[in-house]
Amino acid sequence: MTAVHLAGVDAAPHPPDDDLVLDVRDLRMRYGTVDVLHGVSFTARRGEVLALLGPNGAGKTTTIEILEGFRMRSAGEVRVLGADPGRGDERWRSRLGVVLQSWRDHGKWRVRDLLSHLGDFYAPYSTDRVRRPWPVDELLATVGLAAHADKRVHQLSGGQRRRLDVAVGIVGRPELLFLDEPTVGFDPAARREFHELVHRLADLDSTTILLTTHDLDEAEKLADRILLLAGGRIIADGSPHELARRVAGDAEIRWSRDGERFVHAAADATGFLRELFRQHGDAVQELEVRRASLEDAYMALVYEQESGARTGAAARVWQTGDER
Ligand SMILES: Nc1ncnc2c1ncn2[C@@H]1O[C@H](COP(=O)(O)OP(=O)(O)OP(=O)(O)O)[C@@H](O)[C@H]1O
Repeated sequence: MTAVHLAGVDAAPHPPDDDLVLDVRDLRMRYGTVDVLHGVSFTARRGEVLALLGPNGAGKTTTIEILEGFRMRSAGEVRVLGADPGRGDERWRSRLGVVLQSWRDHGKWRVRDLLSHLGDFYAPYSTDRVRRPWPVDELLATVGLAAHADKRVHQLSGGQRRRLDVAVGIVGRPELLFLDEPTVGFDPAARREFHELVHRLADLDSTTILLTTHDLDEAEKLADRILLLAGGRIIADGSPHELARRVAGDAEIRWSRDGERFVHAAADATGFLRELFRQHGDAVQELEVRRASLEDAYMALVYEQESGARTGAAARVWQTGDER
């Protein structure tokens, strides 16, 4: 494979070690005789939000389960909060939060009691810097479940259930949070509140978050960095904006003039518009400028990887420098 490194990547300073929350190098996974991960490498720093994207069966859940310490890898170097997840102890585990795709136990528990009970496990791991667990009433309010605190878990709606999943994942105030398709079943208001919660955890508590989603709009809103997994490798690593810009550079410009509609693709949209207004001024109406979206980038990169896999051509790897 040919890796295309963008200018400045190699010159970027290496972050100090205690900022390096995830360090994954050449991770490989084989189920029986089938290789699923062929050498996955990436890092994440304190407070970063990463979205792991990729087609069904790409290996996202496998990767996350290895990082969580739930699945043993076949090969590769993996450090999670400084430890090998295959050998993580209880103290290490107390620093992680996990929200799985579905969680169907504890139906008879009342919401408040369950969170209080689970929170107790984290109390011995409280430190001066990170007070554990999260006080239950504060946590209930944070995830929008205060009005349902005394309900039994099986009485909750699907979306309320998912909020409880999130509360269970963060009750120990994790330094690293794994979210597997976190907003499936959320209504638009709950989704927006959840996005605010993710930003709050990352910005105020410096929580590092690795999430999987098939919702590209959500990935674009939440993630500092997108990791695109396809064909068992990370084929793109960069900010949503950077990936979209690199993959499909031209903007699409639409307008109407004297009742006629026009469409034009331009690499330099600003220059094109300046010229358009200079020539036609007030006659330009219904103007729209559409930039390539993350979805365009996703489709182009996955298509390129899949057609490369069919023809045996080398795939490109897009990797951008830290833009924050
Ligand atoms: N326990 C297992 N034994 C054998 N093969 C497995 C096992 N778990 C997953 N696989 C296979 O590994 C590949 C990656 O699966 P994984 O669940 O990690 O993908 P994913 O990217 O999370 O997919 P999705 O988007 O559909 O959730 C798939 O081909 C799957 O069939």
